[in-house]
Order: sequence, then C-alpha cells, then structure tokens
Amino acid sequence: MTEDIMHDASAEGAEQSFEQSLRPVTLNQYIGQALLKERLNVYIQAAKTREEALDHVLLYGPPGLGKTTLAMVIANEMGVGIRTTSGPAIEKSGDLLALLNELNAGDVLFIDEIHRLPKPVEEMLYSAMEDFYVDIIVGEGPTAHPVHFPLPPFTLIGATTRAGMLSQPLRDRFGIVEHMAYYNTDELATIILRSADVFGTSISEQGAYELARRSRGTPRIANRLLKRVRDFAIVNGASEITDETVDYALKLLKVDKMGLDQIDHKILHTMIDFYNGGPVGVNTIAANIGEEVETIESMYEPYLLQIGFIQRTPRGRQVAPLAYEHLHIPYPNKE
Ligand SMILES: Nc1ncnc2c1ncn2[C@@H]1O[C@H](COP(=O)(O)OP(=O)(O)OP(=O)(O)O)[C@@H](O)[C@H]1O
Ligand SMILES: [Mg+2]
Repeated sequence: MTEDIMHDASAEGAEQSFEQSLRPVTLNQYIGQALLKERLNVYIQAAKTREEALDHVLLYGPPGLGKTTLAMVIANEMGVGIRTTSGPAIEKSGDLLALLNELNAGDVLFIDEIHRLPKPVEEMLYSAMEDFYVDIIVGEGPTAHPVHFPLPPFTLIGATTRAGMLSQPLRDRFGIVEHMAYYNTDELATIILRSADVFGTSISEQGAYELARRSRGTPRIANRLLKRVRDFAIVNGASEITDETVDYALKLLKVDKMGLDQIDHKILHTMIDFYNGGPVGVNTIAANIGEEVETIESMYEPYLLQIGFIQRTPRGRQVAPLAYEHLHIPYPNKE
C-alpha cells in the first residue's frame, strides 16, 4: 500500500498518542456534527435520568471523521467506563466473552471496524446485545453442556467505514444508527485553531482556513497537515503559520488546492487518459494504479463523490465535468 500523509488510516505509536492529545472529551468540545450531537445529547440525558445503559450505537462514515473520538465522548458524558477493541482483534467467541466479562453495569464496549467481526463472534453478540446474556458450550464430547452466562447491561458502540458490509441482524440490534458527515471549512478551521493551541503553535486565521479547505472535510487529515506545516514554519524560522506557509508546505507535500493528493490525481488521470473519463469499474481502476479496491472505495472515492468530481453509474465510475475543470482538461465529447 502507498505510504502517504493523507490516507494512512492506521494510527499507531507516536501517531496514536498525537491523536489522543488532540481528542475532545466532552460533547461541547466536539466540533461539528451538530444534529448528531443534539440527538445524542437527548439520548444520553434520557438514559442517565432512567439510570439505564445507553442504547447500542452504530457510527458509520469515512475514516478520520471522529468515530473513535465520539465513542469516548459518549462514555465520558454517560460517566461510565469504556473498553475499546476492533473487529479483527476478536478472533474467537472466547475473546468476546473475556471482554464482556470485564464490563461493569452501564459501561461502553467500543468495537472499531465492526464489519470485520468473525461470524461466530457476531452471532454471540446478538443475545449479548438484545438480552444481555450469552450461551456457551463448556467441555467436550459427552460432558459438553451449555452454560447460560448473564451479563451486566452495557452499551455497544460499533464503528465502521462500510455500513453496507454489516449483516442485517447485527444492524437491527443497534437502537441508534448515525452517519458521520464530512466537516465544512468553518468546522475544520475551528478544529485546526484548537489543535494549534494544544501544540502551542500559532497559526493565522487565514492560515487555518487555507489548511481547512485542503483537508478533505476530515479532522484527522487537518491535524496531520497542521503538524507537517508546523515543521515547515519551524525550519523557516517563522513565528506564525500563515496562508503562505500553508500554500508553500502543501505544494511540497503535493496536496492541491482542493486537498487532492497524488493518488487522487492518479485515479482521475487513469480514468481520463485510458477510459475517456469512464464509466469504468472500480476493479479496473484499482488494478491500473496498484491499490486495493477496498482502499479506493473507503478512502478515496467517498470524497471525490462528495465534491462532485466523480459519479457512480450502473456501469461504473465516471469523471464529472467539475474534475476536468479542476485539472484544466477539456471535457470530451461523449457521443
Ligand atoms: N469533532 C471533532 N472535533 C475535534 N477534533 C476531532 C473531531 N473529530 C475528530 N477529531 C480529531 O481527528 C482525529 C481522528 O479522529 P478519530 O480517530 O476519532 O477518527 P475515526 O473516525 O475513528 O477514524 P477511523 O475510521 O480511521 O478509525 C483525532 O485526533 C481527533 O482528535
Ligand atoms: Mg477510529
């Protein structure tokens, strides 16, 4: 897979602690997603009044929009503990049981990439979510017998970039299903100004807006770019990051005015140069540029669709006139 600053989804080690330092902890500090926050606030207050666990929550949307952060905010607002794991990390039903066994009443179990749960684990989750128990088989052969294992009431928060890959029975067990939307420029600029504050870096308002416009509607990308741009400012001895610093740094990082990087350009150019702008299947595009289909579908395509640069048709993806304009390529006659 290509290593690049915009789309490296995995947050590990230093990157992870960097992200943690920037995470808002209350709903009030959580910027954007206004309607979602308003609804969640009602559900949280109601659950607290009834002294019950919050209903199970499914959060879906593109990577880096703040699903993990929001799960932590929810636990914090509920005043309960949270355990976090991910679909691929729970290999066997026993692993899930161990996790469930450690929950206190009302706690949150956060499962990232919940669409990647192994089937037997998923099935065990059904009764756990619905009626707070699991049935397990203890022993082998003639001594094997079922054991009924009651659980404390808890809240499962599942996150996924691919809601379509979730099975219907699992989806149906979430009382609260929320889509995370891309952030607008104002919201991203606010996030950038707050992050700069946390880093002790100074950035002008124009600088923050320039960076916001080029962050693909995504807080994670905004924070990453801010970190990189800060390096440029430090090396150049600038005391404040200005829109010029941002422009200079992003040119070197090959992030264009719309926030598109080299891979976005490769996708668009492949479609235009070899397939007359499409329609062309995503498998074909992936094979041409040497990326995984899954990577293109979850990380690149959603933003290109969002800004109207590509369109989905029954026969595949198609480059829209807006993208031609952005790339300064004349729109072809498609007759
Ligand atoms: N609403 C927000 N306000 C402020 N900062 C945010 C917000 N949402 C996300 N961030 C910041 O963006 C970064 C990425 O957020 P997070 O890890 O929650 O994304 P995610 O949706 O879980 O991504 P993935 O799908 O890749 O797991 C974090 O550093 C977080 O601080
Ligand atoms: Mg996450």
